[in-house]
Amino acid sequence: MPNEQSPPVLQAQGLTKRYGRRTALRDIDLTVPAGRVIGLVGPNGAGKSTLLHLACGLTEPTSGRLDVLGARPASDAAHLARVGFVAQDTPVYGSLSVADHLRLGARLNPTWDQALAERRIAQVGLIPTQKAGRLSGGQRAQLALTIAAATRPELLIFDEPAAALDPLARDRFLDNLLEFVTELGASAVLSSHLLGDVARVCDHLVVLCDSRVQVAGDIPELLAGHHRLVLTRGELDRLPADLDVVTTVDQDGGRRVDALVRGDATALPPTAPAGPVTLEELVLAYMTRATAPTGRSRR
Ligand SMILES: Nc1ncnc2c1ncn2[C@@H]1O[C@H](COP(=O)(O)OP(=O)(O)OP(=O)(O)O)[C@@H](O)[C@H]1O
Repeated sequence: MPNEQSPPVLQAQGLTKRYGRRTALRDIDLTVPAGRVIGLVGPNGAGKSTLLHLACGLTEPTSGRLDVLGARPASDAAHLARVGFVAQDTPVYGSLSVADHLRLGARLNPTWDQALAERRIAQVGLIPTQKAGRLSGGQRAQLALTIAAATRPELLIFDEPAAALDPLARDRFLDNLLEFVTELGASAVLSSHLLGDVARVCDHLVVLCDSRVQVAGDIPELLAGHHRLVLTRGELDRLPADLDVVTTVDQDGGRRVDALVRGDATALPPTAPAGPVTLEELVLAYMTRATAPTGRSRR
């Protein structure tokens, strides 16, 4: 179980990854404490898979560093065993049966928990003799999740695990994911475009956009620290400097603006009606700001 002294699950300093001339991650500083279910969100090509692949040791930084659970990713066999990874397309061996996958897992992983694997396979209704190549997308995802969890990792990493699943299968998958995280006392990172899923299972958010982290933190604190205001242009211009205006949308033909701002609620102008911010509004605001350079302006 992680505690206050546990090292961060992810700690990046100046982390940069380039593929040839393309920069996937640019000078990222990030600290994610242990014991969280982290939602990694951002548009296509933002660098999410790249960050997850770096965290698993599947690729190396171009510069800067990334520590996972306090050490370099996949630095040795012991560290490898502390991290479980479920890739985007939940790959399985098509010609092997479900039971073969568990046998293989047992042979390859010193920390393998066969009882956990068999129990979960039964719970999700997978038939041990069935060939993995004949499983539906949802069943394949459940098998991949079971294998990752049965290694009893401290960190489970999922790259868009539920994207191809129907709403019911996705719901079940996310329930199982949370059960595993609780049972193992693990942390989890989950990249997803489905903000409803993130709101449902995650308690920490990282928004990646334009190869950079735009905002990161525990979701309750992030939501409490952002506000929607309806202001006149003059009021917008007079907002205290310590309020960060993330985005503005014109209302009433430009006479008023709907602004999403970050800062202490005590700094908000008393005249401006303020409202709470949803996770979706927060994510979209940071994505909008990152992709529209004028979004940073108060004008
Ligand atoms: N192996 C590679 N070779 C060259 N470029 C790559 C490679 N992998 C990723 N990229 C590029 O790096 C950038 C980030 O890609 P990445 O797959 O990390 O984004 P993503 O946020 O996971 O996207 P998506 O949501 O579409 O899965 C993109 O511009 C992509 O084209």
